[in-house]
Amino acid sequence: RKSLPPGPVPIPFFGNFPHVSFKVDHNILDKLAKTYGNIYTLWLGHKPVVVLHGFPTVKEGLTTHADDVAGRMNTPFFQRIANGKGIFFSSGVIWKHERRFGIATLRKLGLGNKGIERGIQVEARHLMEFFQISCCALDPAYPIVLAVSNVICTVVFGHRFSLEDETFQKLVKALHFFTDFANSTSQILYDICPWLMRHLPGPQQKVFVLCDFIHSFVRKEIRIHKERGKIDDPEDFIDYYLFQMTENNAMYKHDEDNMVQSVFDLFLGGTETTATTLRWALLYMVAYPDIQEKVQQELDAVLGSSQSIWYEDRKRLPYTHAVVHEIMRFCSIILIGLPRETVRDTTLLGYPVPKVQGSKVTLSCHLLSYVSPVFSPCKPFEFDPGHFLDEEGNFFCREAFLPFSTGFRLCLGEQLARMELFIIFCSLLQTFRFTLPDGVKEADTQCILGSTVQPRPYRVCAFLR
Ligand code: HEM
Repeated sequence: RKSLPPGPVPIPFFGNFPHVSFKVDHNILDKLAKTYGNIYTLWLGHKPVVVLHGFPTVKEGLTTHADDVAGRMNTPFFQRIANGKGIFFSSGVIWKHERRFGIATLRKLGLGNKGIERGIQVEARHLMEFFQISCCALDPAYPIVLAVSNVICTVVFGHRFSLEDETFQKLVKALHFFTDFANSTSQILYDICPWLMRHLPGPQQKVFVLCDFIHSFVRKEIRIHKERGKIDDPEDFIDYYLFQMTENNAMYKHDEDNMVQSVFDLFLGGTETTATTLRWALLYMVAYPDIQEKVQQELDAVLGSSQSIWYEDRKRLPYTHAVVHEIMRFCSIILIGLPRETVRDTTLLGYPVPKVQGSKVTLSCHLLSYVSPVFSPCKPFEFDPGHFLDEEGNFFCREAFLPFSTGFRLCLGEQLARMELFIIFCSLLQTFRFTLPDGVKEADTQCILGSTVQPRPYRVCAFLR
């Protein structure tokens, strides 16, 4: 304990959970950083978690010894979900190979031949149809999440689902329940005393049933792919994976359990995150109508009435591109990154952080905190696309912009997410003018904390332009 960065004194069994009221939020993290500095230790039950606070600390902590901090915390909950397989919750050899395969396959499927972009355009069109039919006072949350989930379906299964398909709707709801459960008090209690929580009624029972449902949904799709036998001409993630499994001379054997979990992880990583960002995007557009109008003027001037929007268009749309970045920065949907784990003894900003070998209880991990990113000399707490524009109005990205994290475990779907956000956002704004419903005077931009930082449910009107 002596060697770790400072932090509040833990109490037996619960550690510092009472200090963070069993739920971490922006204010608590800020307060702790003010007291203990930008790197501090929190004991979550019997596990020390080293928290990196703010951009310079996160950057240095995750990149100076990037390899040392590339493990993933294996909590009882994660273990029950993934059993150390796939990409998200795995570490070591499995993680390296599954991640490498995932990145390579996404690249083959999309970038270059515009394959994934077409899938995104299709979903953008379905979403627009939805807005056109129910144009007034609608809550965009569910249609957006359906669109984004269908993008992942196209990538991994090679086809989309009708929005009325009940099994698809069940999949989307199951993923939503899962992400809601993560970072909830029930999940925290499960990780402290899994032996007890396993037998008690509560959301933890439901989450496991739903996870099993998602796994069997994926297994069914794999079975269909196998029966179709198109392995020599791969068209989607499962095709590529099945092809890889036939490579007998490979050092690492890809197997079906890892495939199921990797597909699960693509859904998990790619659904709630992108959907939540798009929900914030529409909310900010009604909250800042001047900015919405400026985006529309740029879209009209540059694209005219062009039907399809491509990711490449961002280069001709500096203001819109800056707005998309400002949305991501301002909503900061990832409050604390998915906890990492040190895979060997290391030092973080001068503090020795040990990997306690062989111990069942003590692991050194760290959380990221993106709160108060350094955006000097700008005003970080104001929504201003100017944060990403130079004096001539050209787009530029800032080093402190890290919504996808950094280091060896940075988001695997960054490229896909960027494409989705840009194409769907531009398509919607090109077609509709978004306003608050009659009688609502001000947009509510307060947030709800779950595993992502979400807007409160809201309604908008979408008028054809
Ligand atoms: C706005 C959208 C998104 C945001 C803000 C986001 C953010 C993140 C962050 C912060 C991490 C944790 C990295 C770390 O441990 O340091 C992560 C991991 C991950 N993301 Fe994303 N993500 C987004 C979209 C996506 C999409 C579309 C996919 C899938 C295609 C995806 C797949 C993953 C996966 C598989 C990981 C785990 C990587 C690993 O452990 O090696 N994400 N993401």
